[in-house]
Amino acid sequence: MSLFLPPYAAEPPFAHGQAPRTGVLYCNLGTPDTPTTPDVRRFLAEFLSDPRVVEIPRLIWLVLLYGVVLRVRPAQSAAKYASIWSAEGSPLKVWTERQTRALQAWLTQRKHQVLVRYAMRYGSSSIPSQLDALKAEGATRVLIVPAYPQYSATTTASLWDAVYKWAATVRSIPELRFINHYHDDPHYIAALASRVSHHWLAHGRPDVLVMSFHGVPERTLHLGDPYHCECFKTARLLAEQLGLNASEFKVTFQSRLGRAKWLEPYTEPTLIEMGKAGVKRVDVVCPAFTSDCLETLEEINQEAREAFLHAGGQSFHYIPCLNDDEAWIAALGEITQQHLMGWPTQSLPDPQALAASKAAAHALGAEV
Ligand SMILES: C=CC1=C(C)c2cc3[nH]c(cc4nc(cc5[nH]c(cc1n2)c(C)c5CCC(=O)O)C(CCC(=O)O)=C4C)c(C)c3C=C
Ligand SMILES: [Fe+2]
Ligand SMILES: [Fe+2]
Repeated sequence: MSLFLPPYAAEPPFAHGQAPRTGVLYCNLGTPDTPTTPDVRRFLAEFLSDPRVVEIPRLIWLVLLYGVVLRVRPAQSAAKYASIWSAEGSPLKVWTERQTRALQAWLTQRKHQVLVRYAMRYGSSSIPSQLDALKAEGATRVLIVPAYPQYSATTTASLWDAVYKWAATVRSIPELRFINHYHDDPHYIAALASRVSHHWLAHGRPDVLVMSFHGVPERTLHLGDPYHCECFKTARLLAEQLGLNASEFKVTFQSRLGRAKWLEPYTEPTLIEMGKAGVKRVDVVCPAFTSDCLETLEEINQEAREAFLHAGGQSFHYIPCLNDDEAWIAALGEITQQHLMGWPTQSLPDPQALAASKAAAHALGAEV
């Protein structure tokens, strides 16, 4: 903060009589701009220096991050990104953009006058830039919708940090609302169940359905992070909806980083055990990810598949994430709509009528 200048950005002059506008900001993790080592390094540097993501003493971690991790990992991760990159770009970004457009259409169809945009916590389309853009479009209220169904301090709280940090620089702050989680929302569970049952209608059923959630360090569970419990609740509700008994599904945690203990059981070692134990077919679904991304398309559909088949398994089916599935867009719409309640998005005056009444008031010399 400057010692001489106030940290609050200048606002355009206040105008009387402006209709309140509502923004919906759908927030996801982020992704590198290109699958090249320099872009992946830039992305990982921002991501991994977030204290919400790596909770070890700052100085030790920064030395390790810049001295070791960012020298080795970017090239390895860039090769993995290149293997899943599409002609349109990073799958995570492509799906997030499509979900945003579809959510806008769903809400508009139900007569909500809202501006639906997306932002990424790390990398391009940053949260402050998108909040600035919404404000510039006239948003006086913003609902923040995370792309994460389960609350975790590593993801959800980090989004909130970025929003609060932005708000601390703004003079005229829009009204803000946050959705913490929707891990047990019936529409979200129904969308997951419909994704799985459609796969089974087309390809038959597996011996075991593996529900693989993104992992977090186990320590965070003991420190009170609800993520572990929310994953298990999602899994139980999904299994109930699919009519599975306890032997027909298994919850696992993937994407461990570093040497600390993370939530167990780990996905890949569990799949290897299953392959060795004679399980013939597994289907894997990743309910914590609403968009396909590196962690699902490469880690699960490539690496985990190979590990299971190598260990003796015969058939591995990866069930894609919710992406732009109609049932998911409807779920996202219902969840958003529920949290917009009390904001008059469906009863705003028609803009022409508003302009006419303003002109009439102006003619009378009144302030509206
Ligand atoms: C300490 C490290 C990490 C924690 C904790 C963590 C939690 C976490 N992450 C997601 C969702 C995603 N993570 C993705 C990539 C990714 N995650 C980590 C590390 C941690 N994640 C790294 C280093 C990476 C980068 C890729 C790599 O080098 O392996 C992604 C995919 C991004 C993409 O561009 O496709 C997602 C999505 C959740 C939900 C979560 C905790 C609940
Ligand atoms: Fe991650
Ligand atoms: Fe738990």
